Amino acid sequence: MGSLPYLAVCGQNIHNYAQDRLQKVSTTAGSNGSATAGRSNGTALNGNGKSTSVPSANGTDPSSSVQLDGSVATTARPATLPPSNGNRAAALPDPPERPGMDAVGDTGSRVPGLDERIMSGEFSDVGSTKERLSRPVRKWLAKDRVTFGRQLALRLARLGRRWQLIASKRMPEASGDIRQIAGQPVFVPLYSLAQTYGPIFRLCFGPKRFVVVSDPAITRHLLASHAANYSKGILSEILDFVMGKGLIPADGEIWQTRRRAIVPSLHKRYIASMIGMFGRCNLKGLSLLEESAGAGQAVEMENYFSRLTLDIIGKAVFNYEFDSLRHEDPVIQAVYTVLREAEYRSTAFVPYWRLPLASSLVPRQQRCKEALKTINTTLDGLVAKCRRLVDQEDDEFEEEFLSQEDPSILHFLLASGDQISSKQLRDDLMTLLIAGHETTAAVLTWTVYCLVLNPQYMPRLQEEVDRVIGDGIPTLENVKELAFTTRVINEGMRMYPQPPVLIRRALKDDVLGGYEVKEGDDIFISVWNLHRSPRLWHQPDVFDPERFNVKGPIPNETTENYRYLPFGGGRRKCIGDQFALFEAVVSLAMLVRRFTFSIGPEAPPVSMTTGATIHTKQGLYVTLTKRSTP
Ligand code: HEM
Repeated sequence: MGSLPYLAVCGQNIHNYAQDRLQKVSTTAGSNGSATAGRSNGTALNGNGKSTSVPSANGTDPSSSVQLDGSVATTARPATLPPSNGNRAAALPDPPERPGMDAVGDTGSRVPGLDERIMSGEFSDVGSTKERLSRPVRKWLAKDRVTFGRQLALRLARLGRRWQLIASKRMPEASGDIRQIAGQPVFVPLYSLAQTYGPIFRLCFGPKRFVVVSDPAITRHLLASHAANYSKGILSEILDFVMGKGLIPADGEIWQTRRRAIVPSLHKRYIASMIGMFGRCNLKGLSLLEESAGAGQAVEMENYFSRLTLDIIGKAVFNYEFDSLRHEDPVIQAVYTVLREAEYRSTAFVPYWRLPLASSLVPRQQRCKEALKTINTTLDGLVAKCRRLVDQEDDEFEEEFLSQEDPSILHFLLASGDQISSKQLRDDLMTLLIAGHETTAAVLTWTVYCLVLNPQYMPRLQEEVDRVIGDGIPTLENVKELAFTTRVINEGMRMYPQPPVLIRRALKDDVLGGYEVKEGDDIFISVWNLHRSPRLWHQPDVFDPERFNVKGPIPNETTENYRYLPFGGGRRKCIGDQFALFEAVVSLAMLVRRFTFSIGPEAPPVSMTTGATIHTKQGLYVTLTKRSTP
């Protein structure tokens, strides 16, 4: 769907294609006028109509003056709000720092500038260079009155056409100075570039070259039908220090063996028992939020969700009580140090940490080494404790094995007799911890942000939650009944996919969208572009949970033909998709049961910054108002 027009450009002159795309983009922009109008009259906060105001596909916040009713996105932090977290719920520990991460401005003055420059062709390398260079000579010869000169000009014109034809079969190429795209989340310029260069193009900045894919059919090829031809590439290199040969970075036989061992641990009984745990963790968090609401304090929701999901994943993976919602300790600090380092490495252009002695001489590398030591010691302790438990119990291991005392994934793996080294087990546990933590936190954060800006969906959401779960802790059956709540999360994941870009490397030569890729080529699949493509979605920048049929199946890459892939696709698809979706649905449901939310005029503007997932630049400060529920 939508891929055919994309693929049809393969043999077409890229200049024409770029022009064509530009026209289409501007037409689409025009047709979106009503949404823009809706935003500009400030209806989003009043709940009238389906207007929205989320950071747009080019990463700017087009409705910044409107999304927060003219005050938030454009207002600098007022003097009354301390520069740190003075307005945050007192009970919540400070959010972790994000050193060294790139940010995009909310008003985005830099970004439109970049858009214009991209469209002006500044970064372009299209058409034939030989043709371009020979053009003045040809023109000069054509003016010649002597037949010989004109014949030569004709020959050159014919040659020029051949050169152009050959050039048109080369993958479109965007090139330039790496500094042009530094300083903003990588998926932001990729969106603008895709508008110009199409669904597949090569991005060349300095020595770095990537193929950028924004097309459903090519994505299916990469993730599903030809997945064996592609590895995780740079991702394995970046994540090696923390995940080693864990499931996310691993490839080949190790990946296959570990996936086979771990997937069965997330069975139906396990998921059902986790839902109860999600509810209990949420109750703890909600009591803190009630304190803040009572005191009239705004709550930084990204920090809140990050801690909530850390508590949940700690229990789920190795039965560890982080209790990060209530307190700070060295293990929690260590987890965040390592997470931030992984994000920092994924966005840094120079891998200086590979230099000899970097881990001893560079302070942040020293901190990271220390943090890893703390985490490894904790994990070793948890593994030893769990082993003792397994040795003592005489439960028969069966397909849906679940210990009542410790229903964690670690327990399942040890009880299954899985013979692995302690290093591999640590890699697996760290991978699950990281994979399952900030992804879910980011989904919840951005979904709440979308709801704040689109309160017209709150009555339907709250009616469903009131009817299905009331004040209780949801069960698996309840969660399945929360169809609209699920669509709200589905739409939140469309607008803010986590991660926004998937990374692959070609293990052998292949043909993608009609163009050759060579062994070793690095590939970025821009999920952000797919989810926000005006070719694939009606009003892609509008938050509209009703775009997915509430009575239909839960949307995923298969039902949506690879234009929507919140959990990836093919053999490397997320193994925690069900876990995560239920966790997000339970958390959102329990939150909206108790509160309505808004963003006060004194809150800092909401804008994006990225590492592995999309973060807010200055937090998401939300004022919670307690509901008087039936
Ligand atoms: C809303 C939350 C989550 C989102 C949006 C998400 C998203 C994703 C995506 C897009 C991938 C595919 C990456 C790729 O193809 O390169 C992935 C892989 C993975 N996810 Fe998740 N995930 C979430 C939660 C979880 C949870 C809770 C767990 C564990 C309990 C988990 C474990 C994994 C693992 C182990 C992989 C690697 C699978 C493989 O390569 O075989 N994820 N996730």
